[in-house]
Formats: sequence, structure tokens, C-alpha cells
Amino acid sequence: VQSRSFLKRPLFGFRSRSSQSSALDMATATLEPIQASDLQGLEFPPQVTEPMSPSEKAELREERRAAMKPDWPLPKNTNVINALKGEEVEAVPVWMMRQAGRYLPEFRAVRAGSEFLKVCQDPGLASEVTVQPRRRYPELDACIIFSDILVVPQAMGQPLQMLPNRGPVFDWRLESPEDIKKLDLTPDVEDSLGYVFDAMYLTKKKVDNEVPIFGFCGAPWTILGYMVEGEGSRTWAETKRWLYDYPEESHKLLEAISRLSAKYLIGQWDSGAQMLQVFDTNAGVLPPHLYEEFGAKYMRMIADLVKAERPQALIVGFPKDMPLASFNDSSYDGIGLSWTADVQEMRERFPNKTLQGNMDAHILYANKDAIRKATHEMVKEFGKKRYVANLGHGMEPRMDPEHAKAFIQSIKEASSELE
Ligand SMILES: Cc1c2[nH]c(c1CCC(=O)O)Cc1[nH]c(c(CCC(=O)O)c1C)Cc1[nH]c(c(CCC(=O)O)c1C)Cc1[nH]c(c(C)c1CCC(=O)O)C2
Repeated sequence: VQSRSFLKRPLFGFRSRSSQSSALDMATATLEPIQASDLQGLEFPPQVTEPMSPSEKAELREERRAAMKPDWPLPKNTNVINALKGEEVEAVPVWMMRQAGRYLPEFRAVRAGSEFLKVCQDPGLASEVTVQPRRRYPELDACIIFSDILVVPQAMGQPLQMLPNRGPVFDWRLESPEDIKKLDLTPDVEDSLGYVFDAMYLTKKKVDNEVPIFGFCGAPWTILGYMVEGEGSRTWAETKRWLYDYPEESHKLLEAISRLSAKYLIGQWDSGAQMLQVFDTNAGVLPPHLYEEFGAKYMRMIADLVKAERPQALIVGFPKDMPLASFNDSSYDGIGLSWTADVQEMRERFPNKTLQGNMDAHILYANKDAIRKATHEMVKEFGKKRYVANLGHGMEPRMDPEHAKAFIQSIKEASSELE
């Protein structure tokens, strides 16, 4: 009942392709933007809605480049850091995948004035939406920098657009290995992705070192999928065909993406990130032996390359729905789990790793008592040691911020009931 009345609020006007909204619409449909005139009605109004000027951007860039360093002082809240190191935590740490997203009215207020990619490329706006979730939920133990995994192929020469009701679409796609020639496999990471480092650095200043900030990138297998399909896909059949038809060229590309991604993560680290996450959202679409060869191998390569240069870096790998045992011997500190994972089984499979996850995100559409009950059960099952609470999937536009609050607060309640 709660969530239905919530959906009727005009703030959450909902536009779908057909008059009957389907399950797909639920996850991806566009919500009406919030205009500047509505801002005063917001409970947590954005502090920044205007992009930075070119001179402000240039000044920030200069400052950030001079400030980059491999070691930043520990934040006040070290729960996630301690959990990833396998040390004692004060309370079970929690953050939510896609915590900065359209379910937040304050996020939509920023997005109303600026396209998605413009927000990513403007450090003032990107840092604003990165810190928004903590303004609303001070219990959150981390921020994750606002960007997207697809900025990496964009840096390699595939221009990206974020289309309403459709999601990410590239201007052109890799139809055959011939098309690899159109890419720059070794772009300069500072020139092509320095805007993310700027956003990280400015966010670092804004959070005043209260909590750590996650940097992230997509895993090569998931990135290759978007590069080949040109957009999202239900089956990723065309990308799977690539692996079978062009194994050598696929390996070449996956390795190039891995090397660039490692440099990109190191740049985020040096700009102030204190944890890094590699998202392999499409891991579960491959048979395990193929995922080992074309997916897990490159996930491990990224972590190895980062740790070779920044041994102190803390990294979480999220091989969604395909948590192969080989990850226990990888240099990842944490393994992300989706709701399809069995907790006991995963604890046995990954005795050396911190586990992160794995609430079924769709429980946030249900009532708060159901959310509280399931959250308590989850925390009890994972325990307080080597655990970072999260959803097994990202927040969706139509989820109720009050339900997210119930999830976060239940994590802390359940944690205080543990030894
Ligand atoms: C597969 C993937 C993508 N992006 C990402 C993944 C891996 C994790 C996952 O599986 O969710 C990762 C991502 N995307 C975004 C973040 C920001 C930080 C955060 O988690 O709060 C992160 C970590 C912002 C975003 N990335 C996107 C949005 C919505 C766009 C908007 O605001 O208009 C946000 C907030 C767009 C995006 N970007 C992508 C898709 C498929 C879509 C469309 C679906 C959708 O609209 O939600 C690619």
C-alpha cells in the first residue's frame, strides 16, 4: 500500500512506452524530471544544479593533478575498509549498488538540467549526486563515484549516448574484427578519463573524509558485450558468437580493455578512491569454462595489474551469478554476490575473501516489514566478520527511498544484535 501511494505522487510521474507498463518498464522507464521551480518542495534539495564553468574545471584539474598520490589518510568511518582487510568492524558496513540514481528526487532534480553524460563529465554535478545518498542516509558507510562503466569504451573511440527508455547506445558497434581498427586500444587515460579523476577528487573534498569513496570500472567481458551489441541485450548472443568465431581477436580486445581499466582504476585511486570495484554484470550468461577463459581471467588481470602498482589498494570483484572458485586465489579482497548465491556455500568456497551482497533488490518493492525481516536474516547468515552488506543488484527508478532507508537501518539494527 505504501509503495503504491508513493507512486501516485506527482513528483514520481511515470512515462512508459505503452499504456500498460511491463516488467521491463519497471526497471528502466524514464521518470519525469523535476524542474528547478519544484526544488523547494524537496526534502533533501541538491546543493549544486549548475555545471561548472570551463575555467573552474581547468583550475580544479590543475589542483587535482598536483594532489594525486598513492596514499590518502584513512577516512573517519573505516567499516568497509576494515571488512575488506578482514579486520574487526564497529558495525556491519552497508552501501547500495546504484545508490545515486533516479529513485532519489534530488538526483532527478540535477538530471533535469543536464544529460546523464554531462553529469558524469562535470565534476561539480557528479560529486553532488555522489554525496546525495549520504545526505539522506547518514548510516551509509561509503559513497560510489557517479559515472558509468561504459565511459571506458567511449574513451577507446565508441561515442556513447544514454537514451530515455532505452539505456546506453553506442554510435557504432563492433560487427567484425575489422572494426577493431576504428578503436584506440591504448588511449591516454588522463586525456580521455581525467574528468572522472576530477570528480573523484572533488567528491573527496566534499565528503570531508567522513567515509571512503568507491572507484569502479566494468569488467572486460561485460564491456565487450556493449561494444559488440552496441547497446544492452537480453541474451548477449552476438557477443558470445564473437568468442566462438573470433577467439584470438576477442582475447586481444579483452586484454586491451583490462590494461586500460587497470590504469583507470589506479588513476581513481590516486585521486582519492579508497576502494575499487570491478563489475562483471554479464558473467552469468557464459558457460563456466568460457567465463573462466574470457571473463575471470581478465577480472584477475585487472586486480593483479592494480596491485602490482598499488599493493595497498582494496578491490572488490563482482562476477554476477558466476562466482567461480578460482576467485579465491585471485588478488581481490572482496567478492560481490547476487541474490542467486547461497551464503553457506560461498563462505566455504571463499574462505580468504570478504563477501559483499546479496539482498534481492526487488524486495524494496515490498512492504517494510518484509524488508526488515529479510535483512535481519541476511545479516545473521553472513555474520559480522568479512562482510559488506549490499543489494545483489542496483537500485531501480521506481523504488521508494523510504524502503531503501528501512533496508539500511535494518542492517545496522541486525548488526548490533550480533556479537
Ligand atoms: C551494466 C552497467 C552499466 N552501468 C553500470 C553497470 C554495472 C552494474 C549494474 O549491473 O548495474 C555501473 C554503474 N552505473 C551507474 C553507476 C553509478 C554509481 C552508483 O552505483 O550509484 C554505476 C556503478 C550510474 C548509472 N548508469 C545509468 C543510470 C541511469 C541513467 C540516467 O540517470 O538517466 C545511472 C544512474 C545508465 C545505464 N548504464 C548501464 C545501463 C545498462 C544503463 C541503463 C539502465 C538504467 O537506466 O538504469 C551500464
